[in-house]
Amino acid sequence: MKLTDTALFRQHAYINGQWVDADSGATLSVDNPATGASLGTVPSMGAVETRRAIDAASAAFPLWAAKTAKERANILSRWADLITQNVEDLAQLMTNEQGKPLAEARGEILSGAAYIQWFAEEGRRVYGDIIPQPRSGQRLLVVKQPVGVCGAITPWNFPSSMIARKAGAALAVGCTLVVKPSDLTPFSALALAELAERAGLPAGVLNIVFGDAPPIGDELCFNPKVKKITFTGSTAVGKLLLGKAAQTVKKVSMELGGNAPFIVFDDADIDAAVAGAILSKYRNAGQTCVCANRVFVQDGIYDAFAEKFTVAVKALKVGNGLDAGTTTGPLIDDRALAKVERMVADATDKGATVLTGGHKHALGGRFYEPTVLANVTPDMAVIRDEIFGPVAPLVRFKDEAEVIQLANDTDYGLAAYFYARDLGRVWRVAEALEYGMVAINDGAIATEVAPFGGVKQSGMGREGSKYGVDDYVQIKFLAMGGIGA
Ligand SMILES: NC(=O)C1=CN([C@@H]2O[C@H](COP(=O)(O)OP(=O)(O)OC[C@H]3O[C@@H](n4cnc5c(N)ncnc54)[C@H](O)[C@@H]3O)[C@@H](O)[C@H]2O)C=CC1
Ligand SMILES: O=C(O)[C@H](O)CS(=O)(=O)O
Repeated sequence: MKLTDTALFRQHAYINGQWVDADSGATLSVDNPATGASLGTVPSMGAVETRRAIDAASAAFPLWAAKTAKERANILSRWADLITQNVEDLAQLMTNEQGKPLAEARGEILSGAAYIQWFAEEGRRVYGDIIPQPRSGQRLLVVKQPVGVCGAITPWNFPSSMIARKAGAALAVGCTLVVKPSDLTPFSALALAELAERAGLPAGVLNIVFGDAPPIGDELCFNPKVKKITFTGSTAVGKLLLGKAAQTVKKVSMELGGNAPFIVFDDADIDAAVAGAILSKYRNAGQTCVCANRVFVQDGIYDAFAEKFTVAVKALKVGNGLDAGTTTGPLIDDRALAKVERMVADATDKGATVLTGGHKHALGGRFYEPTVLANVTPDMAVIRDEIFGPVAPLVRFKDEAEVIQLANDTDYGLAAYFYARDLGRVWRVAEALEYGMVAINDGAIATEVAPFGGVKQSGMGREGSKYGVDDYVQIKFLAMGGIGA
């Protein structure tokens, strides 16, 4: 890896301000999904080391919570600045371990820094309330306090910004944190910790462990010192964690899977819709929770859209994310590639036609061809399940009522997209879609200033925006009597 600052490449866990190995000395090997080459190792830890990290976070909590919001904001702002200043090295690390094109990696790093900066500022505005008293002689107040030690479990598809989003909100309001990043992409997380330390974050406030996910997850969920679990990942694992966190009635935030509809109505600007669909579907090789999963196109423009969209998909350039011009990197691992192959085979076996792609890419390894499927029907896995790969199923629809029914016919409810110009339709459809986020005439949805999160089995809680701090504070009611007047 070509890093200007080689100290950003850390291969230890981070507990109580120390860079440490697993007690057993065991390690996990991390590879580059584009080449299969080994990049390095991280410690393979378990419950004991996780408990140690929780103890450190618990010991650090009173001092961190007692700092003024401005003192915490100053440290977080320095952290965001350092992340921004080191964007090139951090992007190199990310592309090497995750595979996404460098331009996307840079975008993710800057997005993470923006979330941290946002929460640094927002942490200073965690206001309480004074409630008019129903009886004389009383004063009724509401204050907001940090929940305490938080456990964060994060995925490989956004190895930096998913941590930044959680850490920004948690640390800004005075919580401390134990993070278990994905073992597939640990180095981005460790570089963040290195920069947090340089920014002046006290020991124990942020801790990072790696290893066997179930025992680490169990320790985070069952340990009574942990007051909150925040998770981004699959709905299946989210449900497991919800069940476990319930044993000690912890606060939870869950950012789970999606099955985003991308709807193009007859009155849409077709070129804009094609550009939006490319962005929404193929970013990160289709491995985002807000990726368009089902593309619904109205009868009148279906053929024109399908033709233009297919031309645009054929223009995507598959390759190593480090190479200039690459738009589509590899899938994260062999399991992910096998899942995409299985889903495309299921669709074609049931009658879908391939407009482009449909196979492993000639580059071999974990590369898959950007794919467009037509004649797709609701019984196919590509319609029911999260694809998490560069495959766009096209579905023809007749009218608004039909497409709203189709779009909502899923257990998921994270992001939805639609293109239309009729103002009445825009309002009707926006209100009818059962999703936490709806993008209208736009293929991108995430920003630190707006609430990110889902409904139904896509989760609960919001990240970013003024609402994002609510997930990391408790509301306390102070009822004061005996005032006299
Ligand atoms: N919402 C999103 O952004 C994501 C959705 N997914 C979906 O999940 C599918 C499978 O991807 P995976 O990497 O297997 O996701 P996953 O949900 O298994 O992994 C996410 C995180 O959870 C951890 N984890 C896994 N099992 C755990 C357990 N029993 N206890 C505690 N932590 C645990 C993993 O180590 C990782 O840090 C993808 O194809 C995609 O459909 C995956 C990653 C992110
Ligand atoms: O997959 C996710 O968690 C999000 O899509 C990442 S982003 O869209 O907010 O960048």
